Order: sequence, then C-alpha cells, then structure tokens
Amino acid sequence: MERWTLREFEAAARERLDPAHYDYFAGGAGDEITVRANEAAFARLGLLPRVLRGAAKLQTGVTLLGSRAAMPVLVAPTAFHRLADPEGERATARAAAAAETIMIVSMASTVAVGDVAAAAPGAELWFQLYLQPDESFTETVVRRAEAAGCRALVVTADSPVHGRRERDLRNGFLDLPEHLCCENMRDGDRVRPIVMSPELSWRHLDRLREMTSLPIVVKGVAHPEDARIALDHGISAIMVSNHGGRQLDTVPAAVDLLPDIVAAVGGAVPVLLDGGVRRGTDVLKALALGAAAVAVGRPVIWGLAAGGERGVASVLALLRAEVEQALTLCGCACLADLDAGMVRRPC
Ligand SMILES: Cc1cc2nc3c(=O)[nH]c(=O)nc-3n(C[C@H](O)[C@H](O)[C@H](O)COP(=O)(O)O)c2cc1C
Ligand SMILES: O=C(O)C(=O)c1ccccc1
Repeated sequence: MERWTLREFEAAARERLDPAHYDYFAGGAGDEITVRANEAAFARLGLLPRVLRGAAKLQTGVTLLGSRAAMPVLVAPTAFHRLADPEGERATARAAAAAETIMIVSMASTVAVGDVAAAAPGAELWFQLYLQPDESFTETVVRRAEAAGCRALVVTADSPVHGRRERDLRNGFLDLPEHLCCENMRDGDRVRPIVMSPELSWRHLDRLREMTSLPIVVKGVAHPEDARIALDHGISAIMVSNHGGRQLDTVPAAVDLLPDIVAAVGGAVPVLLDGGVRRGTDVLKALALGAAAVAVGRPVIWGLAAGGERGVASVLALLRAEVEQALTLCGCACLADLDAGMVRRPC
C-alpha cells in the first residue's frame, strides 16, 4: 500500500507494533504537553512565499561539521530499533545511506555501532553519547564510535535523570526483552546500564573534548544562556531539543525555542533542531528561523516498524520531496534563500 504522509506511516506502525512498544516510541513525559506542543507550534507558524523570483535549479544539500547530507533532514538518535524491526539500526542506516543523509546512532542502539557501520557502507554516521560518570567507560564507547567511522559526537545534555514516562509505567515497560540489549554498553561479559547522572557538568564535557578530536554537538539545549556557555567550551554545534517531550514536560516547543538560541549563538556554530518535524513545510520554517538542519525521531521509527529499511527510505524520500516542493513554492532555489521574514507567527 502506498503511503502519502508521515501520519499514515504512524498508523501502519501502530497496527504492527506491540502496544507497549508503540507507547514507548510515541509517548513522552508527564502530561505530554511538550510532545503535543512540538507539532502544534509548527502548525501555528505561517509561511510567506515569495513570487516571480526566477528560481533556477533546486539545491537542497548541506554540509555539517564536514559531513555531507543531500537534504537538511537528519535521523535523530533513537533507542531500541530492534523493537520495531529485526534488522534494527542496520536497516535504518542503510536507508539513511540511500537517502544520502546523516544518521545519529543512539548510544542505546540494539546493534553495536561498529555493526551498524559495517551493514551500511557509505553511511554518514554520528554517534550520540550520554556522558557516563565512569569516564573510562565513556572513553571505551567513544573509541567504539571512532573505530566505526562516526564523524561527530552528539552529547545529550537534557537527561540528568530519566523523564517520567507514564505510559511506560502503566504498561510495565521498563526494559528490553531478554534477547535484546544496548550493544554499545558491552563490557567484557556484562552489559552496563546507561547511567543518567545529575552530577554531570561542563567539566565532564571538557574532558570529553580532551579525549577526542571529533567535533562535539550538545543536544538538548533549551536556554539561550546554555547555548552561550556551550560556545565557551569549544563545542562545534548546538542541537535545540526537548527530547521529543520525553524528559521535562512543559518545556516550550522546539521551534519556539529556536529564535532566541540562534540569536545567542550569533552564527558562531551551526544550530540544529529536533522535535515535531513532520512536513517539508516544518523543515522550511525551522531553516528560515536560523536552523542549519533538522532531525526526525519518531517518523523514522514509524517507517522502520511499517516497512523495515524500505519503510525508512520511504519516510526520508517523502520528507525530501516535500522539502523540494515547499522550497519551490516559496520561490527559493536553495536553503540559503530562506529567511525569518518568510515566517509569520501565529498564522
Ligand atoms: C523512542 C525514542 C527514543 C529516543 N532515544 C534517544 C536516545 O537514545 N538518545 C537521545 O539523545 N535522544 C533520544 N530520543 C530523542 C530524539 O533524539 C529526538 O530528540 C526526538 O525524538 C525528536 O522529536 P520527534 O520524535 O518529534 O522527531 C528518543 C526519542 C524517541 C521518540
Ligand atoms: O527513550 C529515550 O528517550 C532515551 O533517550 C533512552 C535513553 C537511554 C536508554 C534508552 C532510551
């Protein structure tokens, strides 16, 4: 069956997934106010197209920290892909490679990052990291990501503890089934838990900076002051994110956080965004407001659950086609033609 929108992929995924797993992927923290706000905020923004600008051949590629992507839509790091498809992150990475975009592999992947890379030759991979209080184990994982050929490290900073996911509590979904584990966390005979620690600080990030020459992206920045502090610590990009509404509930929508962070960063490093991107027009709004690119989390999971590698490829192709059409309708030939004057709030 042909699917025309991301919403249809979600419906197909919901039919196929174990209901507790669907809830894990779809849900968020508390009352899920932020989950809903992320999508609703995009819907509230209007786009003002420009006309008769003689836009020539369309160009949608971006280069981020030396990695090339054919479109400004990346695969956000999400955990546990093997709950959605037996090939798991291997399938996602192959689809990302076919779409010529960057996949950010989660530290909580159910296929080891080295095996993800081996399964998808030509894929541009970045690696998402939760800094561990045991810094020597953080280093072990960083070396695994480097050995796999990952080109950047994305440090998730919005998780000093796990968010309170009430759907998971209700469903009793607390851990992966027996046959799956977080493969990157293997340590000899055991698999370590991913530790979330409120004691982590910028000092830990400084030590990561000394540990590796890979560019570091800080993910989960909401406050403009934190964006400024991040610049002082030599980071290479900032990712505006509220973790898809899965950590602190009632954080404003990601796209509503964006303008103040773009202003605080002042062009010093690229600003990325995730949360609620479901349409090509959402991508354009974020870019017009100053994002260098966006990432999608749940839509990739829905593609994977609905149709494995082909499902993810379809989701990414759909987004790309929507970006191209919306860009043309806006009178733009390239992403740089977008500017904040083309976004009106609220519509
Ligand atoms: C099921 C699921 C698992 C996630 N796992 C991770 C993770 O392991 N690491 C991380 O930094 N973010 C994780 N995230 C957050 C995503 O990277 C991203 O911020 C969020 O999904 C973006 O919102 P969207 O789903 O509306 O696109 C996860 C999100 C979901 C939905
Ligand atoms: O579910 C999540 O959002 C997430 O970030 C996570 C973190 C650690 C382990 C599993 C999932």
